[in-house]
Amino acid sequence: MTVQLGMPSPRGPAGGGPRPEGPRQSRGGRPELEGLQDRYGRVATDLRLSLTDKCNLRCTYCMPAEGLPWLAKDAVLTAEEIVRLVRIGVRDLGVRELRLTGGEPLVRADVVEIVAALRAEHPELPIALTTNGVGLDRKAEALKAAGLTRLNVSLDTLHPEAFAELTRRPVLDRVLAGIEAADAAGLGPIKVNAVLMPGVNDADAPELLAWCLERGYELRFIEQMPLDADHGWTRNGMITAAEIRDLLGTRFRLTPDPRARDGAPAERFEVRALPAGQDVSGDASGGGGDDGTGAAGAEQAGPVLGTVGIIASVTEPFCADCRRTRITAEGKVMSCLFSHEETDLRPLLRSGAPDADVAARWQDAMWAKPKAHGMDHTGLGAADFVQPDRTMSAIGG
Ligand SMILES: Nc1nc2c(ncn2[C@@H]2O[C@H](COP(=O)(O)OP(=O)(O)OP(=O)(O)O)[C@@H](O)[C@H]2O)c(=O)[nH]1
Ligand SMILES: C[S@@+](CC[C@H](N)C(=O)[O-])C[C@H]1O[C@@H](n2cnc3c(N)ncnc32)[C@H](O)[C@@H]1O
Ligand code: SF4
Ligand code: SF4
Repeated sequence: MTVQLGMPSPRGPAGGGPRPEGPRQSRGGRPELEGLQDRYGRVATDLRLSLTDKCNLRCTYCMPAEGLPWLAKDAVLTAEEIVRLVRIGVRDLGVRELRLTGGEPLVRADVVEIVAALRAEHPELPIALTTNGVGLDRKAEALKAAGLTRLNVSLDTLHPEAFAELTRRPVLDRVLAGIEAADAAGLGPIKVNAVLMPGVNDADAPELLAWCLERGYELRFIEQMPLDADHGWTRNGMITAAEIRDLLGTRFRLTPDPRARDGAPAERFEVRALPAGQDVSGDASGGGGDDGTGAAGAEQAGPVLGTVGIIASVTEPFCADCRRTRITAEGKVMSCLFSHEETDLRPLLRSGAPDADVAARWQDAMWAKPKAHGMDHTGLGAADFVQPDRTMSAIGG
């Protein structure tokens, strides 16, 4: 059951703009805030905005085979509404980074126009897009010309049968063509996202890493989270970060990346080849002799080939440093991926309310952000964890 948060706020200054200086007043039980603060001292500066709930793939960990009932066309935010929300976020609320996601953002016909309009207003804003890569070969150059900064593409395996099993669509070639086109268009550094599913593509992990390293792409493995439509996720049935490090350790030596993590979901590792004779890829016994991340032996393992990231939302959560605020395709703020509360900004956007009211309601939503995993503690799969009604595709991953 989803709770709708947020009552219309008292009218702010007409036309929006920075909130006037003045005595700090309590508003609806929360203090007057600067930006998108929450009760736990975190400040959201990273906006993840969903362009659509629709998708042309049906990844088993995200969508059901039959798809979902899509939002009606007039329920989805228009390009103008999106541009206005980003304006409010950047100008008034401290947003410093934008990611366009979905659903599949490339299925939105005006995606290039949206990027161009955002870029025209925000010359310096990093604007990234996360895509499944289908159709990217035809859009990459236009996205670059419109001002997109960079791209993350999801690719779980290089094997056509496993790809078709995971995504329920036989379109691996199209995704590979999309990644190549994006790289050629200058949308790098390309990051590749992979979810490992036991018995389907987990054994492909070292091969996928080798493929990415050869091309200069940064691969990140994402622990599967309970955000699938089929509610098929189980804590014991998912591949953990530790298992991913072991899998990669059959072929590579991983050592912690010395660069600061800086609130990013991905923990990064530098990757080196194992010394000759230690490569046991395909052998589950593990080649590193440890958890695959030991610094010992790194110096004998040759030069750094690149980096790999592991996004361990389940077993090594990073909620304490969370800087993300999300807006769904129909204009609801979700303060956390696992929120049960949603704050609808669309009625304000469509009723002529000033920017300051929209900003205030967005702040209300973020003030109520749960501590972690939609609760007051971490624990995906814990007894008191309740999977949100929305799938990853409907939230905006
Ligand atoms: N639990 C959790 N997972 C997240 C969050 N943000 C991103 N992720 C996971 O990380 C995956 C990859 O996210 P991307 O869209 O590629 O972006 P990113 O890793 O945040 O961005 P960059 O590294 O800056 O490119 C998402 O699909 C989620 O599975 C978050 O706030 N909470
Ligand atoms: C929801 S998709 C949206 C963008 C685009 N359709 C794509 O697949 O890249 C964003 C990311 O969420 C990831 N994702 C989807 N469902 C997930 C789940 N249950 N657990 C972890 N990651 C998931 C996907 O692998 C993808 O990298
Ligand atoms: S992960 Fe992305 S590509 Fe796969 S079904 Fe979900 S939204 Fe679509
Ligand atoms: S689960 Fe929620 S609080 Fe934790 S990192 Fe993700 S969005 Fe942030």
